[in-house]
Parts: sequence; C-alpha cells; structure tokens
Amino acid sequence: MNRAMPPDRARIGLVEDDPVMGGSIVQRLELEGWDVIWWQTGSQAVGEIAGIAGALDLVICDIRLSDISGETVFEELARQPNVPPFLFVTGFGDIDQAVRLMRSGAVDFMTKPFAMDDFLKRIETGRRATRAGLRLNDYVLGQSPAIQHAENLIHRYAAHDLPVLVTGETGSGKEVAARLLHQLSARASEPFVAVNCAAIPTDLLESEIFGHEKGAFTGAHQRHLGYAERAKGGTLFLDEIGDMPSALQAKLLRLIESASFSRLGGETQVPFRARIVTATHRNLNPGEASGFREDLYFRLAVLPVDIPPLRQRPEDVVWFLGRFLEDAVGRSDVRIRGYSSLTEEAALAHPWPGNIRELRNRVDRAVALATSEWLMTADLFPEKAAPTTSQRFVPLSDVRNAAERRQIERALEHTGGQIIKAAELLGVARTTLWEKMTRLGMRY
Ligand SMILES: Nc1ncnc2c1ncn2[C@@H]1O[C@H](COP(=O)(O)OP(=O)(O)OP(=O)(O)O)[C@@H](O)[C@H]1O
Repeated sequence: MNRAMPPDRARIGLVEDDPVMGGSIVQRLELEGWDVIWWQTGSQAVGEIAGIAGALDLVICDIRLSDISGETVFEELARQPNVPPFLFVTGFGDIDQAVRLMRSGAVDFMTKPFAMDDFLKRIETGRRATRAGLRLNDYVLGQSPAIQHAENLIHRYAAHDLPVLVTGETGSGKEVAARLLHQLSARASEPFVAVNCAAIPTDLLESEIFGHEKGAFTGAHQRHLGYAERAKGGTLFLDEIGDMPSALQAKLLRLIESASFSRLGGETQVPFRARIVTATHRNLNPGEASGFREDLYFRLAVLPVDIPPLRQRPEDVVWFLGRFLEDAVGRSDVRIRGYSSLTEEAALAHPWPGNIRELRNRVDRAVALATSEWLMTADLFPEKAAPTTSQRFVPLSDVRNAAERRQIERALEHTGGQIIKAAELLGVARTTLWEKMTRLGMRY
C-alpha cells in the first residue's frame, strides 16, 4: 500500500469474497497496469479503505458479500471525507438495490456476468467522471460545479438501459442533456427521437407516439409508424411528460412493462427496443397533487437528473455569454469585441427565467442590433433602458397581446402547466389556446 507509484497509475480497491472471481479481476486489472488492493470481506474493507480513501481512484464492490453487504460497506464509508467512487458488481436480482445505491452517490453498477471489455470501460469512465482533475475540462453542458455534477451523472447513466427522467426549468437544457446521454450511450448510432407531449394536440398524440393501422380512424388512409417505432434501438425522448393525458400514461406504462405496444387499430404486438428518456419542468412527485400516475412516475424516474436553473450557476452565465457571442459573430459579419464589464454584471444579476434559451436569444438580438464594438447593458437588456417618448406609447395590439399573455401565464401557473385545464379556466377551446400561445411566441 505504501509502494511508490507513478502518478498516472490508477489505484483500484476490490471488495470481492469469491476467490475465483476476485483472482481473475485482480489479474486482469494488473495486466492493464493498474494497482489493485483486494479485500475478501466487507468489514475488512470498511476498516482499511477508511485509512487510504484519498489514495484510491475507484472501489469495485460486490453487493453480496459473506459478512456484511456491499451496501453497508458503502454506507459506512460514504460518511467519511474523500470517499472514492464505488462501482458495484451485482447479480441480476439486485438491480433495484444497485439503482438505489447509484442514486445515493455510487458511481455505477454492473450486472454479472459481464464482458471484461465493458467492465474496463466502466472503470475508466467511473474514475474519470468523478475524480477532480482527471477530466480534462471536457464538460459540454457548462462550467459550474452544479451542471458538471449533472453531466457526471449523465456519463454514468449512459452505460445503462434504464429510463432517465430529466427535470429542470424551461429552457435550462433538458433536451440538450438527453441528446448528450444518447450520444454517450451504445445507442448513439440509432435514432434519437424527440416528442414534445405538450405541443401535440391530445387527440393526435396517441397515434403520433404509437402509430396507427390503415383504417384505424377516419382519414387513416395508410399505416403510420409512430415515434416509438421510428426510434428503433435508439432513444425515445418524451418532453413535457407531465402533460401526457392519463389514458396515454396507462398505455405508456404497458409499453414499458411489456417492452411492446400495438399501433392504433391493430392487434399485433410491436416490440419496443428504444430507451425511454423523459423530461418535465413540473414537479411530478407522487403525493404532491401532480395528477401524474404514481406507478408510471417510478418507472420513468429510475435514474433522475436535475438540470439546475441558470440563475444558480453564475459560472455558466459568463461561459454561455462567451460561447453564444462567438457563435453569433461567426454567423454575421459584424465586429464585436466583447461585453462591457457592466453588461456582465447585469447578466449575473438577471434571474434568467427563460434560462439558456433566453440567454442565447438575448445575445443573438444584441449582436444583430449592436451599435458599438462592445455590447452594453442596454444591448442585452433593452427593456431595462429608459423609454423614449415614442416608446411610451405602445400600439393597442401590443397592450392586448401582453394582457393575453399575462392571463395565459397565470392560468398555466394555476394548473401547473396543463394546457387542457388552463383552456377550461380561460373559457376557450384547447386548440384556440394552443394557437394563441403559438402566435404570442409562448413555449408550451
Ligand atoms: N449546453 C448547452 N450548449 C449550447 N446550447 C444549449 C445548451 N443547453 C441549452 N442550450 C440551448 O438552449 C435552448 C434550450 O435548450 P433545451 O431545449 O435543451 O431546453 P429544455 O430545458 O429542454 O427546454 P423546454 O423546457 O422548453 O423543453 C436550446 O436552443 C439549446 O440549444
């Protein structure tokens, strides 16, 4: 344990009570040039890992040990500082436990039997994704610790086939996160199919997702393959899942449970091969009057990841200001040198209710309308500038639009974002509300 080692040589702890399995893992890892310390009982591991936690790059731990469980080993050590990342090795029946461990901070799990190549890859990702300094600043979602935590989770989740639920405010980058998950997964060469459940009228949603047979309903002139089928072995991304009507929630639950579905008007069971990733800006937690099926929620939220709002990640405000400015300048022929320091301060003080989408739109507009080489606060936040006389008199249509928008926002807030219920409150048909929101440029 006190041997001098080259700094780039990984130190792996192994907790495995099976001498054959343990012996072959040690042999293979040493062949890879890694240094391995092996404990054959859980209690021995707890006692010794505590003393050298900071020096270990990863601990590989069997869940079923002969004395205490791998879960207890982890719980004992998780209270200590500098705990190394844990990769659990589980039997097939222990998946629920492994998922629970992953949610409480374990880095990953693998189900026995596993292919050695995959195992080595998980070890590499596990240590790379969690040890500060080992990731070469290659984060793509942002620079703040909060988003990097989410990105690390996405790296870990990518290796599994379990459903992922992405939560976060509108415009915070949930779809970008889901696409990253897809690209990092073994499904990357298959389609990524995104469906916004709130944007498709309810009566169309079912046939859009599940498809329909010829003659299933008036106007169904030919067979139509739905998103679930078109996703093939890739990822089916269901955005705004909280807006899915309850009849469809039941059908989605059946699809997950049986890994198959039928097209509308059809009897044949079509196999479902894609991974389900869902997103919501609403709180779908059961017991909190979300109106969302509890059984489906637990099926979808096996691996949860929360994308924090932009106002909680000042490092990313500055980072995205730079990135989007570069993009916008690259697309046009204007010469802009950067932001004035007051502009950056104003951006840091702004609450960003529309998150990254809002930031990008503001930068694009500022670049298009800029009158100097430095972007000023008024370029990014024109609404905060003092109004001129002509601006004080806005056209009546703008006043009406603003009032309608406010009232729609209030109704949506009241119904937790559910368009159907909001339409009822406002006394208009759902399609009328939908059209109005589109005209007013509101997100649904
Ligand atoms: N990490 C990122 N890098 C570059 N652009 C990003 C990033 N995150 C978000 N964006 C941009 O911000 C906008 C909103 O992102 P996205 O659609 O992923 O958010 P969302 O949370 O899914 O939004 P909604 O709740 O409205 O569906 C998109 O235009 C996207 O390109």
